[in-house]
Amino acid sequence: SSLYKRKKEWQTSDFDVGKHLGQGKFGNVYLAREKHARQPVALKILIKKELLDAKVAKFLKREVEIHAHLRHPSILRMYGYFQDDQHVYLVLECASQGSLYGKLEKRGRFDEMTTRQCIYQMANALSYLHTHGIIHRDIKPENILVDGKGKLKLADFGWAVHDRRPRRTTFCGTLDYLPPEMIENKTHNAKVDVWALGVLAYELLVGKPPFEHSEYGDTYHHIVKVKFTFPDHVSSLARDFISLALQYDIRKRSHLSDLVRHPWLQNTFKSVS
Ligand SMILES: Cc1cc(Cn2cc(-c3c(Cl)cnc4nc(-c5cn(C)nc5C)[nH]c34)cn2)no1
Repeated sequence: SSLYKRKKEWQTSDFDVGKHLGQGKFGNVYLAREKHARQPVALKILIKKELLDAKVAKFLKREVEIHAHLRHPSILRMYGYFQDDQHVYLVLECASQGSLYGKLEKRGRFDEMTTRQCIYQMANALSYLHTHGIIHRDIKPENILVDGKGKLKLADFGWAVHDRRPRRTTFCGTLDYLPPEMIENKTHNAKVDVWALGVLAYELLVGKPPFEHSEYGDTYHHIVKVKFTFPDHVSSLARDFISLALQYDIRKRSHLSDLVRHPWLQNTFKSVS
């Protein structure tokens, strides 16, 4: 039977747990096999005590509720979740080729065709999220996984929120993907994901994000001034696409629906080799 048709609540004895896949803030991810469906999954095991001590249990609850209902070919599937007294277990789709971050690190940078395929898939995933009133807010190569067929899967909805009203939330972690309105702590909306898509396109093509500097203050300054340059090898269509996403003024920043129709993204063939 498949993972979809199960009736009862899962428990740890339903899984054979295998190799360690990754380490995160509040736990680990393991390759596992669900005994009845015999299908490989990624089992994210989070430590309740750490979640409670860090007061992030409500974030996790929101992440799970948002993620469990999403169905899109470019969004990592969450098949379900369960808990025991020490842990919360998220049963996730396993992306057998690991993260886009790992692939980018190995290759240095991607050619334009590969980058266009990646951005096309992520633009569609974001379009789906925005249509459902969700902003992801944490698009970056570390949160994008690659399945066995080279298709991208957007993962980690830890920072996703329902985009009901303009939001003010402080962020910790790298600035590289944050738009001016978030680092200037102004209200923000779904256009933060458009900005991040522009940063992602740049990083895949160039091998590093457009505003990266060793000093936090320098990165901050370059983001709010939208100061970046393109290496010669970047095509004019790619420059046009990225410049439409990296607009300071959110009224001038393209809508996702316009970016998915941009000439740079037309007739891509949807898988990363
Ligand atoms: C806690 C915690 C850790 C992480 C980061 N993370 C995600 C994964 C992961 C998931 Cl959720 C799904 N499929 C994966 N496939 C891999 C993988 C495959 N190879 C060959 N190498 C890796 C790595 N990782 C997957 C692991 N860690 N988020 O929260």
